[in-house]
Amino acid sequence: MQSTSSDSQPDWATAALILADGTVFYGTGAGATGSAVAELCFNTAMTGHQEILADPSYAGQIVCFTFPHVGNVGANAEDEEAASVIARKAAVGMVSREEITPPASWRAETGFDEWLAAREIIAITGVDTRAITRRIRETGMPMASIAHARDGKLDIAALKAQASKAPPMEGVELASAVACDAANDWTDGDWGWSEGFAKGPEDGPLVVVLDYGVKANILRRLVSAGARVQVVPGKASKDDVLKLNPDGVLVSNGPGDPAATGEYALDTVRGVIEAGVPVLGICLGHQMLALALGAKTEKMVQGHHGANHPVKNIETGQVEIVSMNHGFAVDRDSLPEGAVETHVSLFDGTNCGFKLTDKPVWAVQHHPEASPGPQDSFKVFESFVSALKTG
Ligand SMILES: NC(=O)CC[C@H](N)C(=O)O
Repeated sequence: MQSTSSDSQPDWATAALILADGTVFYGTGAGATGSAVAELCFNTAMTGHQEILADPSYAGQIVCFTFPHVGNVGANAEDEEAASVIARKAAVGMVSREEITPPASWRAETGFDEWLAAREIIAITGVDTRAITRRIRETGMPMASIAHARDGKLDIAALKAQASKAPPMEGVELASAVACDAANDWTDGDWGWSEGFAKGPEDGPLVVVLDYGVKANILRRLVSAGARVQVVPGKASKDDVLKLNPDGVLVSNGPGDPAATGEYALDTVRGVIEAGVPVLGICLGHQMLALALGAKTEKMVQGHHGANHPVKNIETGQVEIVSMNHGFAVDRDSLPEGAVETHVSLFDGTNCGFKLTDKPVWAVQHHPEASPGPQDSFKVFESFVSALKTG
């Protein structure tokens, strides 16, 4: 049951999603109660919904899932994606077509509804997610308010006012709220069915990770590729990073506008590149490397959020099916001389990767660590770590 564009609240409704243009979707609440204002995007993944909502790159966003059944495998501690304990803030809201059912999976430790509540994610279910998705495809990702009240007392007028006044994502810095606040070592490797997480190597190249809200599976993949991993806050200075004597630096994913994050991060990123340390950037990290080299980023209309996006690897000619989560893109025409495009989205032709010809710098816009998603690009980590070993 759902209704749109209406001020009259049906008596069954315990939640509402209100777009900046005043459109109201009523539904049944789940997860946390209360209200929040954030950017609304859609994600097309059919599985891995816990990992998506736990990805700190979704801070400041409400995720509308196009797949109707969300949460029927429950939630478990091993599928957390926020690497930092203080980064337990990721997506602020969730929208789904069907109501959440009790969990039906041997891996479930809690129901999805309970997990959403524990993570302070406000959810609305029973909504026409196809109508929302079509609207985002036509007019872009709107700011929206989402509210859930068990007694159904929703102040629609106030929620409308909040949505219409909310500043857009452009210019918003969110990474510092989800990054770690002190350096820490990471030792977990890949997860296996019966073994759980593998343990990292005692020796091997040291990769220092500049944390803007890093996903745990990026760290696990580095460890499994043979690296020792130390995570430092994204606000670390160039000297803080270089004094650790890294063999490589990874610039992480993260939420918000890369240009706004770059205001404090670019000196460090530039300093590391200039010092000749091999660098890999992922998603926000890819955007930040581009900005550090003098290129530009721009806001996309609908962004890329899913687990089955085709990306062409220009160097091999192969198509990789990848996980995606970004609302900003690097303007390829602004990339400087010496930067070569390595990957391109086959959905809309946007830049999905580049490398430098004169320095050991690589960057990908997609998420080679998956979680959730296919593993076609896992080799990005092996190539990076083996370049450190031989470099
Ligand atoms: N996953 C990410 O790192 C997202 C990067 C950036 N916040 C964007 O939306 O484009």
